Amino acid sequence: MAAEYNLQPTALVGIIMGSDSDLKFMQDAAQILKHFEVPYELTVVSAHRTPERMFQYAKTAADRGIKVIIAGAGGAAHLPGMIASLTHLPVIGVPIKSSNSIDGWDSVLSILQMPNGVPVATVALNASKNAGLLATQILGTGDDDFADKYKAFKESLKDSVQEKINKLSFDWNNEFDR
Ligand SMILES: Nc1c(C(=O)O)ncn1[C@@H]1O[C@H](COP(=O)(O)O)[C@@H](O)[C@H]1O
Repeated sequence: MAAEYNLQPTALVGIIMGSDSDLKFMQDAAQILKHFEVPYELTVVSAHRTPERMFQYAKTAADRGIKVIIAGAGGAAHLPGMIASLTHLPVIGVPIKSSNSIDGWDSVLSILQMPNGVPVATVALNASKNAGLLATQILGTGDDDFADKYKAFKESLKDSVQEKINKLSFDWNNEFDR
């Protein structure tokens, strides 16, 4: 299957999406995983258009070494939930605001409102970077190297806010009448 579907034998995270048109939103997940040196694979799988491929992907992912699946889809976004129904691996869903969407609410609700027993960890609309971060955090529970890299990232967030505060061009405390 790996060669047929252009999958990566060493991948720990599988990033899948319903269409190649989702890539512009999903590439942030790949970029953040690359930043943390988390091996990943990236491919198109659609519950609607390629149901057999979806079934095979979900059923073989764990045996191939995948630990977390990030699934992005727009519109009637059934992909993340269907993948979650077929595997015991944690699935992170990324709702995509596709071109003919109802402001993105269609995909948000399709991914968020899963029935009891089949959770999908849903991030914000188009927020695939957060999906990559969450996948790294999950991997970090069993791997100190990933945990340390994520901790360093969190520190850098704090530092960047502090830097902005230091650069404020006026004194907020004296700017407004209280
Ligand atoms: N939601 C799904 C699924 C699925 O859930 O199986 N397969 C494709 N799609 C979504 O259809 C939108 C439009 O796709 P096209 O741009 O290919 O027409 C994409 O956002 C895709 O994720």
